[in-house]
Parts: sequence; structure tokens; C-alpha cells
Amino acid sequence: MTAERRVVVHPDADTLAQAAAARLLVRLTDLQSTQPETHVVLTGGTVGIKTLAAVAASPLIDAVDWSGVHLWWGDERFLPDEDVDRNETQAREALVDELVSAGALPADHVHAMPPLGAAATPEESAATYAAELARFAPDGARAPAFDVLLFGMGPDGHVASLFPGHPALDVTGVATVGVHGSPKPPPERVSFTFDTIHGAREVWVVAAGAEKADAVARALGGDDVHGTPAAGATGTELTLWLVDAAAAGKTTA
Ligand SMILES: O=C(O)[C@H](O)[C@@H](O)[C@H](O)[C@H](O)COP(=O)(O)O
Repeated sequence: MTAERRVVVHPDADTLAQAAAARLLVRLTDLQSTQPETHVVLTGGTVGIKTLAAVAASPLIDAVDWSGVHLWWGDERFLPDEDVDRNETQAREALVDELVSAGALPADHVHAMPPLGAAATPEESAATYAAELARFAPDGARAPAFDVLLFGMGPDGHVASLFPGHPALDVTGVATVGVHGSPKPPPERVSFTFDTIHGAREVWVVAAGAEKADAVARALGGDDVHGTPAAGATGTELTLWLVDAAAAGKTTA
């Protein structure tokens, strides 16, 4: 169960990304005063990548000791390595490569999902990633208890690559799942399962634009995850919705 849910409304997508970036950097700095390692999950999508670009441009970037940070992905588009549509590629370009090449972030702290080529199928990529997650999991768990798990949300209410009505929503007992027939291109993907999401300490959902307003309202209103997967995006300590005014336009929660 989520200990707390908070909704923060920003005026527009750019402000939202700036604020999410500042919040992430401050959160990591705070965590580093009490724990040596932090685990952060990155997301694809417009606002997610905009947030990473804002991290890269922030004067607070050097407040974080990146040598203690591990980066993960909650989902990936199953495409060849370096494909411009991979979430990893976009995150590397926006932030990650700069941190690695500056020597701030160890290259082996960047835990990307295996691309097409390294894995033959989404299932194979998912299984390899599950093994990587297990290497960093506390005893008895399948994945780290992520300090911050970032998600974008689609207009249909999907998070990660968990789409309304898809069988992946009901997969339990494993950390990751291969996805076929995604309504958002490309059709083949790899995703965290809800089991993995629900082990995160904090889940932050970033969403901007009027086309997200219905899904935001349904998710905050507690819709069934089969209709609105984002309703199930909850952390054990905090579930934080960072939205812009347009995306918040239909919610009463
Ligand atoms: O692979 C992806 O596309 C994502 O990881 C996906 O879950 C994304 O975060 C949402 O679709 C929101 O994307 P937008 O912010 O671009 O709407």
C-alpha cells in the first residue's frame, strides 16, 4: 500500500520538467546523506526526456555524487542498440552520456534493457534484465527498492509498457515482461511488471497536456488498472503525481 499520495500541479510542461529535475536532484542529495547507493528508474516519453535534459542543464547537477547512483529503465522499446527511438538512446543523449564521459557516473551503473540483436525476443531481453535486477535486489526481493521510479503516462493511461487491456498487466511472480502488439509504436517492448513497480519506495508520474486529462482523472479516481494502468503506479512510501494545469484539468481527487 502507498503511504502517501501527493499531486503537484505546475503551469506548463516546461515548468513541470524543470521542477521535476530540481526535485530529483534534491531528493538524491538528501538520500546520499544517509545511504551510499541510490537506485533511480528513468522513463521514456516527452516529459520524461525533457526532465532529464533539465537535470543536465541544472546548476544542482554537481550536488549529486553520481558515483553512488544506479540508473535503470522501467520499460524499453525493443529496437536495435542506439536506435534513436530507444528510451535508452534518448536518455543517453539528454543526460546519461554526459555524466559517464565526465567520469561522474560509472558506466556499469547504467543498467539498460538489452536491445534487439543482443536479445532475439522481448522475452529474452526481459529475462536478462530480470537477472540484472536480481543482482542488486535485497534478500528475498526480485529488484531493488527503487528510491525514485519515474514514469510518463500515455493518453490511454499506460505507464511503462503496461497498456490497457494487455496481458502484461496480470503478469506476476517475475520482475519484467515482454510486450507484443503495443498500441504505441514500436509494437514490441520490454516492461517492469506491477510487482516490480510496487516494490519502489517512491513512484513519480509526470504528465502534461490536455490529452492526458481524462487518464489523470481516472488514475487519481482509483480506476481499475486494466482500464487505466497508471492507477496502479504506486510506491511503498510515496506516490507523487507531477502534472501541468492542462493534465490536471479534469481531476477532482
Ligand atoms: O516508451 C515509451 O514511450 C514510454 O516509456 C511510455 O510509457 C511513455 O512514458 C508514455 O507514453 C508517455 O509519453 P509522452 O510523455 O511522450 O506522452
